[in-house]
Amino acid sequence: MIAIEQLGKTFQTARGTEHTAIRDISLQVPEGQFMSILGPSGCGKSTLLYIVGGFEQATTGSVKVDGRVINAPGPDRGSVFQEYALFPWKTVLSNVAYGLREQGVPKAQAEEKAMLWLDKVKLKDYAHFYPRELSGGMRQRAAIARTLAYEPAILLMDEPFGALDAHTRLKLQTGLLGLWEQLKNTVLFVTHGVEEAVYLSDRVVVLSGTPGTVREIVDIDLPRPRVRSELLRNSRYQEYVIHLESLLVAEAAA
Ligand SMILES: Nc1ncnc2c1ncn2[C@@H]1O[C@H](COP(=O)(O)OP(=O)(O)OP(=O)(O)O)[C@@H](O)[C@H]1O
Repeated sequence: MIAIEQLGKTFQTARGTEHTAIRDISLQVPEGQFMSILGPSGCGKSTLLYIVGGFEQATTGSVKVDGRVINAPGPDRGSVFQEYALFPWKTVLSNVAYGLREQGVPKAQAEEKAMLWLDKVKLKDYAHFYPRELSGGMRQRAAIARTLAYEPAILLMDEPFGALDAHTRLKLQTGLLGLWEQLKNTVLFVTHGVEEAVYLSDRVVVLSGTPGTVREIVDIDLPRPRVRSELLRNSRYQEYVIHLESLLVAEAAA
């Protein structure tokens, strides 16, 4: 369980001024929950995620994972960001094995497990390719496989599909959901996509303003496993999408 308590972050800017990115954010994310974070550009979504990842330090408040205060990255938290973050000089297989190797898994075993994950993200035939030889969607699948391969209890995703075309994005959303339904890790997923958030999540948090604060938390009470073609005909799904869109429109007008 992730407990975010009265979290605030004020940056010292390069101009010598202070900039408060988020203020007084409190959230509880139960184990195994898929939570998305929506909000206007600049409201602090990435900042929040980076603090949970241990890449940034909070100015006020705290983040606890199972009661332990987080202030550094750890193997319990895996991240996938928009930039695919693959090592260009390593093959896809070595990239995916990398996270495991970092945890002391011997090379042969790490590569065996990496192959299993490449199979799960349908990249087995590309194991010996370099990242530059893959499409954007394939690189992002490789990045997801690299993170999931060491089975982090918590998965932090910052607009992981933001740079992809609509068709690839839909395919990767479905793929991610399939993997998550097997792993059931706790996910914090930052997105600008309302439909993406509703399709994937158990709960959606809408942040508002600058500094970012919690505007509303919406529980997504839709059955799983989720089948997109069925959801599109589900009136509750439509209502969630309209409600969240209208919150974002109100934010944009504020
Ligand atoms: N290192 C930094 N130094 C100073 N200000 C920063 C720093 N990182 C982020 N900020 C500021 O904090 C605010 C929140 O940024 P953040 O990237 O968290 O927003 P976001 O909601 O993820 O935005 P977007 O949706 O556009 O990606 C912004 O005003 C940004 O300028």
